[in-house]
Amino acid sequence: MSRIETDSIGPVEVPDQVYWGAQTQRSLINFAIGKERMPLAVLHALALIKKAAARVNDRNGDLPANIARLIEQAADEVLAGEHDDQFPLVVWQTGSGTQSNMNVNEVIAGRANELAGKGRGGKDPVHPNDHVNRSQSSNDCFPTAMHIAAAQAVHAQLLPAIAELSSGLAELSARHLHLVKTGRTHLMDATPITFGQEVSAWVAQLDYAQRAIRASLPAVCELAQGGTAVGTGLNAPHGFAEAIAAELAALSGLPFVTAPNKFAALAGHEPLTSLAGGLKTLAVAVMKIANDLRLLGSGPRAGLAEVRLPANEPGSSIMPGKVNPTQCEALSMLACQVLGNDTAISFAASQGHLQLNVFKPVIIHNLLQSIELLADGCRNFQQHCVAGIEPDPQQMAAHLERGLMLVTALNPHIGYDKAAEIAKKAYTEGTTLREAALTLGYLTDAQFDQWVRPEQMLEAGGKG
Ligand SMILES: O=C(O)C[C@H](O)C(=O)O
Repeated sequence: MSRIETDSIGPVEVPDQVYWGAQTQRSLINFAIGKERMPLAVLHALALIKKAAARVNDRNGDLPANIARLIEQAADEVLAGEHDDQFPLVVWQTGSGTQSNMNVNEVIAGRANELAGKGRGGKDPVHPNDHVNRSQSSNDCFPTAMHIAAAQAVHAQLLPAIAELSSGLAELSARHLHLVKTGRTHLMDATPITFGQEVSAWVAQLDYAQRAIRASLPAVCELAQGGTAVGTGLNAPHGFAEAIAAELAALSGLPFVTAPNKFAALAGHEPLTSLAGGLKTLAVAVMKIANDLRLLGSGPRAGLAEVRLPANEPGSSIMPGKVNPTQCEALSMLACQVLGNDTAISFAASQGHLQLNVFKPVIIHNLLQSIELLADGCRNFQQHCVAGIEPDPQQMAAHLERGLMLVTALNPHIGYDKAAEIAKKAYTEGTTLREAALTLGYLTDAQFDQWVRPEQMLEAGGKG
């Protein structure tokens, strides 16, 4: 069964059971590209905007009160997830997001008309453009929805997930603050470090990344709404921009304000680019953490084997008993995706032409994917990897014992050149540093004991 819906191009047949109208149906036909749907978070943010706009328009006398109430009721249903199947459009559509904006306008109008007893869809008594889209354009709605969806995802998903991973690592660091092991630079043996110190670097890297993400949020909380088509605000009343930002802040609990320059808010995407930069920084940090842990966990017999990662599942379909660092692999793969997304976002954001950036759907698709991957990735990594990490103190002690760079502690006593000679001799002859030092006659047994003390080489001022 189908019904006929119309738009300015003409009539279109739509399935009877759907709420959407002609423009959504046209988009489905004209953009059968890929499987990437417009993220639900953006569609819900658009519904929030429609609700806020209905309230402001009602207060201003720009919408009949009964129409505003119907819009609000239908928008609330969308926000409650009752109509998620009514948003079938893909990312690869108009660059302004007009078709997704119209999808939301049509679904809210279509449901509102049903609530009014007029049957599903249509334009009476609630019109998708004249009423639901009142005082708005896709050009200000869609970037506003992008900012709302991004800010909500960062606050609700990402920041708590970073905090979870960070506190897991901080606990690991605190538990092993004094566990001395070999430090490595250029992947080669270096002077000693404690496991706690090594892990503390990862905590600090995460902290830096979350600060970079937080720093971008005030600009993300500036909204384009009220700029309408080109930033001038045509067809929106005076004060609409400020009023709807306040309404959206009250509805969402996030500190949204109106953007100081609407021309830039439509034409450029620097705030989201800067958020993407924060996500990139986080991806860089988690990549380093995942890589370090897979190196430290390598083995178990022929690798570094200084930490044991949890054995969550059999690693191999052919090699019995093999366990792989699968959590590190998943985390580092998703970091690659985030780095790629950042490149796509940067390129898309740089492509604004005159009054409008028309790469908006690809920006928000990539940004929300990055936020989701990083949030899920951090939480998953904490729960299925970090929480079960056990260092191997024997293996760390054995590496330390055999390590040659303890010789660095002798620099202040016998000088770099003699210390280097000791290290080279020990390495080429396969002896200990002590044996080489005594053979060369550069120090006594007692002096070696006094000067080469790994536990005293762990902080500034320590010199054996
Ligand atoms: O959809 C709109 O409101 C405007 C459209 O993006 C346009 O500028 O042509």
